[in-house]
Amino acid sequence: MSARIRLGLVGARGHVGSELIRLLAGHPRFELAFVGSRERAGQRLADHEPSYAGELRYGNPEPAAATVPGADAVVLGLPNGLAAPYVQAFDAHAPDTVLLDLSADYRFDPAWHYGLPELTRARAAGARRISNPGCYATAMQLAVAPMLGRLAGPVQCFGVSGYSGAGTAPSERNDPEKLRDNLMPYALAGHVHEREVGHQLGHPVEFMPHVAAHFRGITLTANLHLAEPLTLGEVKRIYRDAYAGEPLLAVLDEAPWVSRIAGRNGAELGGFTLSEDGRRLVLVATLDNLLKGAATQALQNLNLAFGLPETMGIAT
Ligand SMILES: NC(=O)C1=CN([C@@H]2O[C@H](COP(=O)(O)OP(=O)(O)OC[C@H]3O[C@@H](n4cnc5c(N)ncnc54)[C@H](OP(=O)(O)O)[C@@H]3O)[C@@H](O)[C@H]2O)C=CC1
Ligand SMILES: CC(=O)N[C@@H](CCC(=O)OP(=O)(O)O)C(=O)O
Repeated sequence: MSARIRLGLVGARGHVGSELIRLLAGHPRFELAFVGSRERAGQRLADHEPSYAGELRYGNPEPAAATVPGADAVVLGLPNGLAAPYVQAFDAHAPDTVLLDLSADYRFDPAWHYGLPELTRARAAGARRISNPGCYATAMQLAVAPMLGRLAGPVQCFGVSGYSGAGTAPSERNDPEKLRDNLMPYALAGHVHEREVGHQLGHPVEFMPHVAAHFRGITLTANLHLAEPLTLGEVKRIYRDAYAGEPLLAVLDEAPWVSRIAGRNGAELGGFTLSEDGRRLVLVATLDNLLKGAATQALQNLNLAFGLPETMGIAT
């Protein structure tokens, strides 16, 4: 049997950390080396994560200490703005350890590999510092990328996220009471994902995020102005060709529903609609923010970093 690859997880109490632990439990090659949580330090991981069978306990690894347990890879699942001390510690004491950051902190750093495998896997080889794209940013890029070179002006994206997207720290955006019978707009211009997508695609997007009362899953409706008119048949062929053979991406005729993607590893694109003059295209993308928008994508990137098949341990 091949050697196990040891993985540490900082921020293991979070929604995404929890999903990653569940995915790793079914992975043939990775095993957990350590899990970090301040709130649960000392408690048994198995008491919180039913997918995990073992004796590991949560620790509270400070940045320098996180480099000591000899993990082959470490995932940072902390809120935005907290990764830098860990990155500095690994650069100084364990430069060859694979570091994967789930936050937005390194998504604009050219020294880091931006890991959206369906669009960037050609550049993944040898990456030791991997920035994992965010949930809306993944949906927007998958929706827009096949049309690059055919666009006239910025793309508008209307996004609706389940409230797990707002993490576990209590806020208006993850308060089920405030979200009941409600749709909550926020950051209507200048959201970090707007800049992230514009930066990665080299084409501007205008993003209007909302959060809704469901727990998980994103609906992203994109409005694209086209430089030359297209027919519906041409549009569908462009998307089907772009994503042919992608095990985690489905191109559908009908508009995808978020209720059908929740809990699944992939993304769906569909509902292609053209204006009468063929110059304005609207389409819908859905994905589970905690999976293809975070943990599943992280596992694709980790598989690639260790030369494993990209979807090893991921149900397609
Ligand atoms: N939720 C989502 O849909 C998505 C999230 N992401 C990104 O992934 C990362 C994790 O998200 P998510 O799991 O939702 O976040 P959570 O808020 O659910 O979890 C954050 C984790 O970080 C720890 N933590 C919180 N504050 C601090 C702090 N000040 N210092 C050290 N540790 C802290 C928490 O554990 P403890 O307090 O016990 O230490 C917890 O384990 C974030 O950067 C987020 O932006 C990306 C895509 C989608
Ligand atoms: C509903 C909600 O609040 N969603 C989060 C997105 C979560 C996410 O994708 O995290 P990153 O910031 O790491 O990309 C937000 O808009 O900031």
